[in-house]
Amino acid sequence: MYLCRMVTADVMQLVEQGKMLPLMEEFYTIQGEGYHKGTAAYFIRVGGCDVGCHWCDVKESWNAETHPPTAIENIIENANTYSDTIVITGGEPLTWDMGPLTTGLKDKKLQTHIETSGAYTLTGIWDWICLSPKKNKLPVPEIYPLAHELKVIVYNRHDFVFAEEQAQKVSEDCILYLQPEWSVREKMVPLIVDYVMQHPKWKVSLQTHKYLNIP
Ligand SMILES: C[S@@+](CC[C@H](N)C(=O)[O-])C[C@H]1O[C@@H](n2cnc3c(N)ncnc32)[C@H](O)[C@@H]1O
Ligand SMILES: Nc1nc2[nH]cc(C(=O)O)c2c(=O)[nH]1
Ligand code: SF4
Ligand SMILES: [Mg+2]
Repeated sequence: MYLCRMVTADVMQLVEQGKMLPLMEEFYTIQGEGYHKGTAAYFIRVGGCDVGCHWCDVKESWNAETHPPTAIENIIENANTYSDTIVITGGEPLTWDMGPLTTGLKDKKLQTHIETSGAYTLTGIWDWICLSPKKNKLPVPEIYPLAHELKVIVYNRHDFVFAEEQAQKVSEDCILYLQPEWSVREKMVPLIVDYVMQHPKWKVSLQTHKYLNIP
């Protein structure tokens, strides 16, 4: 495992500037969720998140100190060899300054997509923003009008109320998704199906990569 005591002051400064990022994993796969589902994309999973969703499917990402600070030049170079579409996820990518990474990806003419809770200031240059708001740490107000898709995770019935509140805040063009929380999908999918038929401004999003058994 990576050891935090090996991080020098220089590295910490580069991380603060967004020139190095705690990289958990990077992988080429098919975007499983939301508007771009079915599209091949290179995923960059950045460590660090303190939003604390109890059902989070990637809790190993939370502690940034367990993920090695990695130079963004290396991340960009790798990404460029795999795909034109790059998805930055985490963890919560907006924990960090996404400016340098996304500028580098745009210099290579790559499409930059983000998966975010919106809990922190929006940084970076984005072709696609997937906003997945969380009750325990709401998005910053500035991000709502910029979101291309709103993806609300449905864990219980109250999440339909939360979803409608959040939909009030995004732009008219923003595409609205309800996605079942994975562990309760058998219970929630029928409720989501009924809800979408009664409120057709919403669409269903499934974590299709989990059905396909791919990363
Ligand atoms: C792991 S999060 C990382 C990005 C960012 N922190 C966020 O929450 O948007 C990626 C996506 O997975 C969703 N997600 C996480 N755990 C889930 C679960 N158990 N079931 C369904 N979706 C989940 C999140 O809501 C988010 O849309
Ligand atoms: N295939 C695939 N699609 C995804 N869409 C969003 C993901 C994420 O964890 O952010 C994800 C993921 O982990 N895998
Ligand atoms: S905000 Fe995203 S990464 Fe953080 S705990 Fe929630 S789902 Fe997991
Ligand atoms: Mg995932």
